[in-house]
Amino acid sequence: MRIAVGSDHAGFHLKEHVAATLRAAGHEVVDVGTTSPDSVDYPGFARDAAALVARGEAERGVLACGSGVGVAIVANKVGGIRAVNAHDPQEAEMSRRHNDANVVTLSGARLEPGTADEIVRTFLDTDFEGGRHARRVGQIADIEA
Ligand SMILES: O=P(O)(O)OC[C@H]1O[C@@H](O)[C@H](O)[C@@H]1O
Repeated sequence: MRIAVGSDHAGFHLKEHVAATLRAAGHEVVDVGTTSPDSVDYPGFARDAAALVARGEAERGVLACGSGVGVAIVANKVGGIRAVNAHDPQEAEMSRRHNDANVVTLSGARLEPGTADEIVRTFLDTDFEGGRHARRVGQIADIEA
C-alpha cells in the first residue's frame, strides 16, 4: 500500500518509527515531513499528507503531533478525508469498519511505539463494512459538499 505520513516536531519520533515499520512491512511510504525534532507548525504537514490521500496519490495517511488532535482537525478539513485520532487498535478498527476512515492520527506524547504500530497495522488491515455505513459516509460527503 502507498501510505502518506507526516508530523510536527512533537510527532516526529513516532512518525519516523511508524514509517520504518511500514517500510519493513513492504509498504511504500511518502513522507511529507517534518524532518527533525525542531519546532514546526503542524497544519501544513497535515494538509500535505491528507491532500495526497484525497487526490488518490496515497491510499491511506498516518499523521502524528503531540496529541494527535491538531493534525486530525487539519486533515478533516481536506475534502474527502475522514481522519480518526486513534488511541488504541479498537478505535482504529471501528473507524475503518464503520466510517471508512482514510487517515489515522497518533499522539506522539502518549503512545508507545509498539502500540502505534498495532494501531496503524489494524487501520491498514481492516476493511470498510459498507451497507448502512456506506449510506452514512455518503451523508458525510453530502455535508462536505
Ligand atoms: O511543542 P508545543 O509547540 O508546545 O506543542 C505542539 C503540540 O501541541 C498541540 O497543539 C499539538 O499536539 C502539537 O503537536
